[in-house]
Amino acid sequence: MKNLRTSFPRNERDGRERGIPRLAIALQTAASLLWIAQAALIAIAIGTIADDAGAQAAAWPAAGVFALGLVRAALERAGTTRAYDVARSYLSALRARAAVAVAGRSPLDITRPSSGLVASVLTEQASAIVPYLARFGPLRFRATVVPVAILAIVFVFSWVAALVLLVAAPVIPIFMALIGWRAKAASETQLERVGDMNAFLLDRLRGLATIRAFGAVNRTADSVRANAEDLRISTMAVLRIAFLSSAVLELFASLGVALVAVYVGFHYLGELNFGAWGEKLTLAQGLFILLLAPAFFEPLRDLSSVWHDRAAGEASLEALERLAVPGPAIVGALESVAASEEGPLSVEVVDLAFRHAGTRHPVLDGLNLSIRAGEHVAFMAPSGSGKSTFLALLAGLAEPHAGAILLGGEPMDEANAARLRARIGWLGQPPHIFSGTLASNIALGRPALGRKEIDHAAMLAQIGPLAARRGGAPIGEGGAGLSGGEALRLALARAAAGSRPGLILVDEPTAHLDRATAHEITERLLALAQESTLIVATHDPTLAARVDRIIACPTGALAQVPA
Ligand SMILES: Nc1ncnc2c1ncn2[C@@H]1O[C@H](COP(=O)(O)OP(=O)(O)OP(=O)(O)O)[C@@H](O)[C@H]1O
Repeated sequence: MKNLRTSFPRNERDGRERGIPRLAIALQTAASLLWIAQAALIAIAIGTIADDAGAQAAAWPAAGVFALGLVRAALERAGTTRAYDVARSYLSALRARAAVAVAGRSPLDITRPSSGLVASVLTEQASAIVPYLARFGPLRFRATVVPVAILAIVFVFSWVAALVLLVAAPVIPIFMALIGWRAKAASETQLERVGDMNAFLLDRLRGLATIRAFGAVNRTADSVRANAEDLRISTMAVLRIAFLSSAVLELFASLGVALVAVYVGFHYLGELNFGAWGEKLTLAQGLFILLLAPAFFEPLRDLSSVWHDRAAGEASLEALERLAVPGPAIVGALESVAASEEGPLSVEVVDLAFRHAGTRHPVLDGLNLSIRAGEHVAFMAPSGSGKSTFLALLAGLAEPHAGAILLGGEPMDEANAARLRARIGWLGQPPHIFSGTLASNIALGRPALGRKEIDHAAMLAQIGPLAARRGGAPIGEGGAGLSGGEALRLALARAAAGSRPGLILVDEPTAHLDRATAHEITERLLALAQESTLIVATHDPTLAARVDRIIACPTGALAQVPA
């Protein structure tokens, strides 16, 4: 996780400005402005030919047009490449920040964003940000600078042509602002719907067996259909606005160019003998104005074509920024270190209090408790009394509201959490099995674990026969293809792999198992915990009878009861 740390700026405005590629803007604007010089040379070349000066006289302006074309292409290419580079690295930093914030959220925090939403925002929605930053920023600048430059030049030759452009131009930004405001709202709704749809689908796919078992397939299909229909409606709303904005801009741009052409045409016919500062426009001057008129509207039209990018991009940026807002976090969440010390850990709990986010009553209140290094204890208490919550607090998966936890005499705080957690073996309820092979589920990406360590852990947890039976066959998502007992053995192997844990925290390892399997898991667990401190939350008296001490936990406060 450490390598995901990023030097992303704290201030959002600074951050967004970093995402706008300034050099790219300058290069692309320069490329657009070069068209003015090219148009001038084209007009001069045609004017020269019309004046019967011969084709040779037009050779040097033609060569100039060609040379400028090459320079323009090079500037455009460099600007575009740079724009995408800057936008991509900005998105990477923002994505990393959001991923770090999400990864750091406490698993006990039920207000954290759903997995479907996170996946949707980090992948699908985030992909709208690069086109927005890379295209919209440069085009917006171009749309302010290039038309003004062209207007000033046209004004030098004809104030009427300049006036036509001046009147047509402001209508475009006004419409764009109106449409953009609607487009952003529509895009936000659409992205929200995409996230909801993903979260909904993921959740229902996970519970497919339950849905089938309870005959709720049709009802679920109806809900999926209703969700998809919502998404379709919001997508169509966004598209409607995008098409409308293009149509409006095309109309005004075409009208503007047509009016300039009409003026120049009638000026040559002698019908409109004004507007050229008392002179008559030459062929070259008229052509120059005619060539510049579409270029005057071009940046605005380009801007309108990415207007939809802006709406989607800003909405995605906001979604990603919301994801990056930190919430209730794991203690010392970002660090990932290898265990540097060995040996069992003592546990000291002093006046511990904890209340789940969004709830009124504390689950734990004023808990004091002492467990010797190497001691094996069982927590036995009614369901809902806070056993799992307590184990999570011991592992630093959430911050207590009051009191302290000391493992091996060291407080479980920001400074020590990562190091202490590296010495903890964790068997959750139920253990999470990832899709992949047995070996990859044991190693869990820990780089220090080689084939030998994995095989040794598999041997300790006695999953040899299982491994032989399955060979290299993959395990399905959520442990599909494994029995409950096999999944537990796999989780035991995970805890056994690598350096021996100083403290093993286990949540109801024998729940839902038949007696023989429960017995076998108990034996494996005790063998694994031989040189470790063991804390096991359980309702199983047979397992509890095998440990050194039982701690009873009445709801609301834990009371220590000697075995
Ligand atoms: N993430 C959470 N957010 C809010 N409340 C929670 C959360 N997790 C648990 N609770 C509540 O806290 C209380 C203690 O839950 P916990 O899972 O710690 O009990 P437990 O003793 O382990 O129960 P069981 O034996 O059934 O596993 C319960 O009332 C539960 O509803």
